[in-house]
Amino acid sequence: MADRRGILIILSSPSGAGKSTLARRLMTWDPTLSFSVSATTRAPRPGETEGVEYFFKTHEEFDRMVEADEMLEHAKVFGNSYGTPKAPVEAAMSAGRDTLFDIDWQGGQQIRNSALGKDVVSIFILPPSIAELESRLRSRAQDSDEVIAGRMEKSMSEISHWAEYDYVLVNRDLDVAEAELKTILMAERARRDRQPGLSAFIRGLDEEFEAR
Ligand SMILES: Nc1ncnc2c1ncn2[C@@H]1O[C@H](COP(=O)(O)OP(=O)(O)OP(=O)(O)O)[C@@H](O)[C@H]1O
Ligand SMILES: Nc1nc2c(ncn2[C@@H]2O[C@H](COP(=O)(O)O)[C@@H](O)[C@H]2O)c(=O)[nH]1
Repeated sequence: MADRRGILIILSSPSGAGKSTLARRLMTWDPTLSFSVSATTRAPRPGETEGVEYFFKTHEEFDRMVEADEMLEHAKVFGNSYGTPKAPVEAAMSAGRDTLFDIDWQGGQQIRNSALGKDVVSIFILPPSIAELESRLRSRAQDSDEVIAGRMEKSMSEISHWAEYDYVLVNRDLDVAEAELKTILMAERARRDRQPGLSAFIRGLDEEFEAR
């Protein structure tokens, strides 16, 4: 058991705003971060690998995980089931590793309201415009027109949850958004480490003072 708990960093946004892209950049910047690989009943997209982007499950397998209480949270998103397997998150937490989640607002709410809620830092990512959101979904070239239309239709209702988050940032320029995310993470880590780190440091100052 580590002497500090990991932070749960939740990224949510309407589909296509850039969560996965930003999450990948953060993981490259800090490989000690643990990425929470979700389970889903969605079919794999070309290039997606089992256990990397997702654990791809049948509906029966997914329901079994839910019934066995193996999910930290789960929700129906755009007609498919998505959920966060609990065990890897608990393992990362007790090892003191910070975990990054790319999940929707329903999952964000469930984790915030769980026993782990006090360790959550949540960040909502907005697109610069609705037109740009659609253009990103189209240029990603991973989903059919029908799927894109369904996601666009839900975009404003997803965005309506922005105020539930600790931070909100606009992903206009990727480098700027990445820098903002890093700043948030560094500040939150400094806050988390303040207590144990500072007490020991101040004890040292006290000993030095007494020895004078
Ligand atoms: N700042 C940006 N400027 C231009 N394109 C971007 C920017 N951020 C992300 N993109 C592009 O937009 C597309 C959607 O990004 P991404 O897949 O990361 O979105 P997402 O929020 O994870 O979507 P989903 O919720 O569907 O998983 C990708 O093709 C990505 O390269
Ligand atoms: N509540 C959860 N939402 C999740 C999880 N994993 C992903 N997601 C969200 O689903 C949509 C669609 O993702 P896509 O990969 O099909 O484009 C997106 O908003 C994800 O953030 C999860 O475990 N729980």
